[in-house]
Amino acid sequence: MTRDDLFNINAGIVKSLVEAVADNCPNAWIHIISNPVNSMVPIAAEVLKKKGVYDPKKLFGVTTLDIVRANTFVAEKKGLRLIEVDVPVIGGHAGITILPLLSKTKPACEFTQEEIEKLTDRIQNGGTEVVEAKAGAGSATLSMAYASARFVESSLRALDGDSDVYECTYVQSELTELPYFASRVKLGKKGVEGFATSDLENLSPFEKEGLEKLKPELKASIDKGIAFANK
Ligand SMILES: NC(=O)C1=CN([C@@H]2O[C@H](COP(=O)(O)OP(=O)(O)OC[C@H]3O[C@@H](n4cnc5c(N)ncnc54)[C@H](O)[C@@H]3O)[C@@H](O)[C@H]2O)C=CC1
Ligand SMILES: O=C([O-])CC(=O)C(=O)O
Repeated sequence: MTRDDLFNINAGIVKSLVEAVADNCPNAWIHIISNPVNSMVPIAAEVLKKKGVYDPKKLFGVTTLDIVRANTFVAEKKGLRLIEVDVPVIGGHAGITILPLLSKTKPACEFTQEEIEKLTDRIQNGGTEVVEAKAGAGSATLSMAYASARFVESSLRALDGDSDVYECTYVQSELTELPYFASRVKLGKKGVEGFATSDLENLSPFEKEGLEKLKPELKASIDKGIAFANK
């Protein structure tokens, strides 16, 4: 089962849960982790718009697991301490829409083209690898729990006034022509306070190509979500 196969099951669940949030706690920060995240966030946004309570700064698709995977695989490959590694991952949360920016890895690392291609593929397909290995018994349960705990903790730190909270997340965005896009954002008391726009500058040719390739797929997932919410 792919993330898209889950659309029909999860779209209705997300819609009704977000309706309940809109009615009962309209100022809540909403973290959507259910797949396909690329479509579920647009569905949630449409529901919130209809209810007149949409605040794009407070609606997040949780893509943290892609960052966790990217950091882990790069640390393993380069013999680095995991805690020191930071790889931004942009786009969305499915297959080629997951675009790790290995050229922006901190600490700065040199990768061969073969390493870049293999690491990118592993990061893009890590979720599918686990889903297939579990053969119908669910997804990457523990790593998803870890990733969501990290994103929730970052959100709580931001709400608490910490001024140095940055996470990659799938949100309403003007960084590209797509209305929703995952990138590194600054979180503050009111939600998204800014975008790390420099992450999209000076991309490698491989990353630029990956960005152009992901756009039609991500756009189709966004349009599917919007159409579902408005039917
Ligand atoms: N964004 C991410 O990084 C990741 C997202 N996921 C997604 O997270 C979701 C959950 O994955 P798993 O825990 O592996 O699935 P699972 O099938 O093990 O658990 C789903 C749970 O949802 C409950 N549920 C079903 N209908 C419900 C409803 N109407 N209201 C409330 N709860 C309901 C079920 O009882 C079950 O406990 C899936 O959509 C999966 O694709 C999974 C891994 C990573
Ligand atoms: O691939 C899946 O369906 C589960 C998922 O989102 C992940 O592990 O990243």
